[in-house]
Amino acid sequence: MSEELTVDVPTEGMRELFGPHFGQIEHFAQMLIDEGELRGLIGPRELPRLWGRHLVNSAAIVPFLPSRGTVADVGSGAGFPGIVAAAMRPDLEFHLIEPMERRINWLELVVAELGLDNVQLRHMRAEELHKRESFDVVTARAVAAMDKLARFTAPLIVRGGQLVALKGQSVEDELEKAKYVLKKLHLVDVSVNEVEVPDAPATIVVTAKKA
Ligand SMILES: C[S@@+](CC[C@H](N)C(=O)[O-])C[C@H]1O[C@@H](n2cnc3c(N)ncnc32)[C@H](O)[C@@H]1O
Repeated sequence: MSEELTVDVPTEGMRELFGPHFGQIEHFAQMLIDEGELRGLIGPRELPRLWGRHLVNSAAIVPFLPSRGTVADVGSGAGFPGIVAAAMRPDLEFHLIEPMERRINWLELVVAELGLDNVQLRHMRAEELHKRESFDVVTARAVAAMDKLARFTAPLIVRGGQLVALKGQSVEDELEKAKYVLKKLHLVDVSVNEVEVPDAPATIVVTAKKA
Protein backbone atom coordinates (compact mmCIF):
# COMPACT_ATOMS: atom_id res chain seq x y z
CA MET A 1 0.00 0.00 0.00
CA SER A 2 1.45 3.40 -0.93
CA GLU A 3 1.95 5.98 1.79
CA GLU A 4 -0.41 8.98 1.80
CA LEU A 5 1.49 11.97 0.40
CA THR A 6 1.23 15.12 2.48
CA VAL A 7 2.24 18.43 0.97
CA ASP A 8 2.42 21.70 2.89
CA VAL A 9 -0.04 24.39 1.89
CA PRO A 10 0.96 27.99 1.18
CA THR A 11 0.18 30.38 4.02
CA GLU A 12 -1.26 33.85 3.59
CA GLY A 13 2.26 35.28 4.08
CA MET A 14 3.56 33.11 1.25
CA ARG A 15 0.76 34.22 -1.06
CA GLU A 16 1.72 37.82 -0.29
CA LEU A 17 5.40 37.11 -0.97
CA PHE A 18 4.64 35.80 -4.47
CA GLY A 19 2.08 38.53 -5.10
CA PRO A 20 0.71 38.59 -8.65
CA HIS A 21 2.94 35.63 -9.56
CA PHE A 22 1.35 33.28 -7.04
CA GLY A 23 -0.70 31.49 -9.73
CA GLN A 24 2.40 30.54 -11.71
CA ILE A 25 4.22 29.38 -8.59
CA GLU A 26 1.20 27.30 -7.59
CA HIS A 27 1.20 25.75 -11.07
CA PHE A 28 4.91 24.91 -10.70
CA ALA A 29 4.24 23.42 -7.25
CA GLN A 30 1.45 21.24 -8.67
CA MET A 31 3.76 19.97 -11.44
CA LEU A 32 6.34 19.02 -8.81
CA ILE A 33 3.69 17.30 -6.69
CA ASP A 34 2.39 15.36 -9.71
CA GLU A 35 5.70 14.41 -11.31
CA GLY A 36 8.66 15.56 -9.22
CA GLU A 37 9.21 12.36 -7.30
CA LEU A 38 8.49 10.12 -10.28
CA ARG A 39 11.08 11.97 -12.35
CA GLY A 40 13.63 11.84 -9.53
CA LEU A 41 13.66 15.62 -9.11
CA ILE A 42 12.54 15.92 -5.53
CA GLY A 43 12.73 13.42 -2.68
CA PRO A 44 9.54 12.19 -0.98
CA ARG A 45 10.68 13.83 2.25
CA GLU A 46 10.93 17.21 0.53
CA LEU A 47 7.33 17.38 -0.71
CA PRO A 48 5.88 18.12 2.74
CA ARG A 49 8.10 21.20 2.80
CA LEU A 50 7.88 22.17 -0.84
CA TRP A 51 6.52 25.64 -0.09
CA GLY A 52 8.29 26.40 3.17
CA ARG A 53 11.69 25.10 2.23
CA HIS A 54 12.03 25.25 -1.54
CA LEU A 55 9.66 27.73 -3.21
CA VAL A 56 9.87 30.43 -0.53
CA ASN A 57 13.63 29.96 -0.09
CA SER A 58 14.04 30.48 -3.85
CA ALA A 59 11.91 33.65 -3.76
CA ALA A 60 14.24 35.12 -1.12
CA ILE A 61 16.85 35.94 -3.81
CA VAL A 62 14.47 38.19 -5.75
CA PRO A 63 15.35 41.41 -3.85
CA PHE A 64 19.03 40.80 -4.77
CA LEU A 65 18.39 40.70 -8.52
CA PRO A 66 19.40 43.67 -10.69
CA SER A 67 16.94 46.27 -11.93
CA ARG A 68 17.72 45.11 -15.48
CA GLY A 69 20.01 42.76 -17.34
CA THR A 70 20.77 39.07 -17.47
CA VAL A 71 20.74 36.40 -14.76
CA ALA A 72 22.29 32.93 -14.98
CA ASP A 73 21.10 30.30 -12.51
CA VAL A 74 23.79 27.65 -12.28
CA GLY A 75 22.64 24.08 -11.52
CA SER A 76 18.90 24.81 -11.58
CA GLY A 77 17.94 21.15 -11.01
CA ALA A 78 14.18 20.96 -10.53
CA GLY A 79 13.98 24.76 -10.95
CA PHE A 80 15.26 26.27 -7.68
CA PRO A 81 15.74 29.16 -7.63
CA GLY A 82 15.73 29.78 -11.41
CA ILE A 83 12.10 29.03 -12.26
CA VAL A 84 10.73 30.84 -9.21
CA ALA A 85 12.89 33.92 -9.83
CA ALA A 86 12.07 33.99 -13.56
CA ALA A 87 8.34 33.87 -12.80
CA MET A 88 8.68 36.71 -10.28
CA ARG A 89 10.89 38.90 -12.51
CA PRO A 90 9.47 38.60 -16.04
CA ASP A 91 11.41 41.76 -16.99
CA LEU A 92 14.80 40.03 -16.61
CA GLU A 93 16.41 37.55 -19.00
CA PHE A 94 17.21 34.26 -17.25
CA HIS A 95 19.60 31.53 -18.38
CA LEU A 96 19.12 28.26 -16.52
CA ILE A 97 22.33 26.23 -16.75
CA GLU A 98 21.91 22.52 -16.06
CA PRO A 99 24.06 19.64 -17.37
CA MET A 100 21.67 16.74 -16.65
CA GLU A 101 19.46 15.87 -19.61
CA ARG A 102 16.62 14.55 -17.44
CA ARG A 103 16.51 17.86 -15.57
CA ILE A 104 16.74 19.99 -18.70
CA ASN A 105 13.79 18.05 -20.18
CA TRP A 106 11.83 18.81 -17.03
CA LEU A 107 12.76 22.50 -17.09
CA GLU A 108 11.67 22.67 -20.73
CA LEU A 109 8.27 21.35 -19.76
CA VAL A 110 7.94 23.79 -16.85
CA VAL A 111 8.97 26.79 -18.98
CA ALA A 112 6.35 25.85 -21.60
CA GLU A 113 3.57 25.15 -19.06
CA LEU A 114 4.19 28.37 -17.16
CA GLY A 115 4.66 30.40 -20.34
CA LEU A 116 8.01 31.82 -19.20
CA ASP A 117 9.23 33.61 -22.31
CA ASN A 118 12.12 35.22 -20.40
CA VAL A 119 13.98 31.91 -19.88
CA GLN A 120 16.68 30.27 -21.98
CA LEU A 121 17.72 26.76 -21.07
CA ARG A 122 21.40 25.91 -21.35
CA HIS A 123 22.11 22.18 -21.37
CA MET A 124 25.73 22.26 -20.19
CA ARG A 125 28.09 22.64 -17.27
CA ALA A 126 28.79 26.19 -16.14
CA GLU A 127 32.48 25.76 -17.07
CA GLU A 128 31.55 25.25 -20.74
CA LEU A 129 30.44 28.89 -20.89
CA HIS A 130 33.68 30.28 -19.46
CA LYS A 131 35.32 32.83 -21.76
CA ARG A 132 32.23 32.67 -23.99
CA GLU A 133 29.43 34.42 -22.10
CA SER A 134 28.90 36.49 -19.00
CA PHE A 135 25.88 37.67 -17.03
CA ASP A 136 25.02 40.57 -14.73
CA VAL A 137 24.12 38.24 -11.87
CA VAL A 138 24.79 34.55 -11.29
CA THR A 139 22.58 32.70 -8.80
CA ALA A 140 23.03 29.24 -7.28
CA ARG A 141 21.46 27.06 -4.62
CA ALA A 142 22.79 23.76 -3.27
CA VAL A 143 25.28 23.35 -6.10
CA ALA A 144 28.69 23.36 -4.37
CA ALA A 145 30.55 24.74 -1.37
CA MET A 146 31.55 28.39 -1.72
CA ASP A 147 35.16 27.80 -2.89
CA LYS A 148 34.16 25.44 -5.69
CA LEU A 149 31.10 27.51 -6.56
CA ALA A 150 33.24 30.64 -6.87
CA ARG A 151 35.62 28.83 -9.26
CA PHE A 152 32.95 27.85 -11.70
CA THR A 153 30.76 30.93 -11.44
CA ALA A 154 33.26 33.85 -11.25
CA PRO A 155 34.21 33.63 -14.97
CA LEU A 156 30.50 33.93 -15.83
CA ILE A 157 30.01 37.26 -14.05
CA VAL A 158 30.53 40.60 -15.79
CA ARG A 159 32.89 43.06 -14.08
CA GLY A 160 30.79 44.88 -11.51
CA GLY A 161 28.24 42.04 -11.54
CA GLN A 162 27.35 39.80 -8.60
CA LEU A 163 27.18 36.23 -7.38
CA VAL A 164 24.04 35.64 -5.28
CA ALA A 165 24.18 32.26 -3.53
CA LEU A 166 21.54 30.69 -1.29
CA LYS A 167 23.37 29.00 1.55
CA GLY A 168 22.67 26.95 4.64
CA GLN A 169 24.01 26.78 8.18
CA SER A 170 27.59 26.09 7.08
CA VAL A 171 27.89 29.51 5.45
CA GLU A 172 30.55 31.00 7.77
CA ASP A 173 32.70 27.89 7.56
CA GLU A 174 32.38 27.82 3.75
CA LEU A 175 33.34 31.50 3.50
CA GLU A 176 36.37 31.01 5.71
CA LYS A 177 37.58 28.16 3.50
CA ALA A 178 36.85 30.19 0.34
CA LYS A 179 38.45 33.49 1.34
CA TYR A 180 41.67 33.12 -0.70
CA VAL A 181 39.83 31.75 -3.73
CA LEU A 182 37.38 34.66 -3.64
CA LYS A 183 40.23 37.13 -3.51
CA LYS A 184 42.07 35.43 -6.36
CA LEU A 185 38.94 35.52 -8.49
CA HIS A 186 38.39 39.23 -7.71
CA LEU A 187 35.18 38.54 -5.83
CA VAL A 188 34.92 41.33 -3.26
CA ASP A 189 32.46 42.95 -0.82
CA VAL A 190 31.20 39.64 0.52
CA SER A 191 28.06 39.94 2.64
CA VAL A 192 25.92 37.36 4.43
CA ASN A 193 22.27 38.36 4.42
CA GLU A 194 19.56 36.81 6.57
CA VAL A 195 16.30 37.37 4.73
CA GLU A 196 13.04 37.09 6.65
CA VAL A 197 10.65 35.04 4.55
CA PRO A 198 7.84 32.80 5.79
CA ASP A 199 8.43 30.38 7.52
CA ALA A 200 12.21 30.00 7.76
CA PRO A 201 14.76 32.78 7.16
CA ALA A 202 17.00 32.37 4.12
CA THR A 203 20.76 32.93 4.14
CA ILE A 204 22.10 34.64 1.06
CA VAL A 205 25.73 35.37 0.24
CA VAL A 206 26.32 38.26 -2.12
CA THR A 207 29.71 39.07 -3.60
CA ALA A 208 30.68 41.43 -6.39
CA LYS A 209 33.21 40.95 -9.17
CA LYS A 210 35.64 43.83 -9.05
CA ALA A 211 34.86 46.37 -11.76
C1 LIG B 1 21.81 19.37 -5.50
S1 LIG B 1 21.25 19.92 -7.05
C2 LIG B 1 20.48 21.45 -6.60
C3 LIG B 1 19.45 21.84 -7.61
C4 LIG B 1 18.70 23.15 -7.30
N1 LIG B 1 19.58 24.31 -7.44
C5 LIG B 1 18.09 23.12 -5.92
O1 LIG B 1 18.39 23.97 -5.09
O2 LIG B 1 17.26 22.21 -5.67
C6 LIG B 1 22.75 20.46 -7.86
C7 LIG B 1 22.53 20.71 -9.36
O3 LIG B 1 23.72 21.32 -9.88
C8 LIG B 1 23.99 20.74 -11.13
N2 LIG B 1 25.43 20.93 -11.38
C9 LIG B 1 26.46 20.27 -10.80
N3 LIG B 1 27.64 20.71 -11.28
C10 LIG B 1 27.35 21.69 -12.18
C11 LIG B 1 28.13 22.52 -13.03
N4 LIG B 1 29.46 22.43 -13.04
N5 LIG B 1 27.50 23.41 -13.82
C12 LIG B 1 26.15 23.52 -13.80
N6 LIG B 1 25.35 22.73 -13.03
C13 LIG B 1 25.95 21.83 -12.23
C14 LIG B 1 23.54 19.29 -10.99
O4 LIG B 1 23.29 18.67 -12.23
C15 LIG B 1 22.29 19.45 -10.15
O5 LIG B 1 21.12 19.60 -10.93
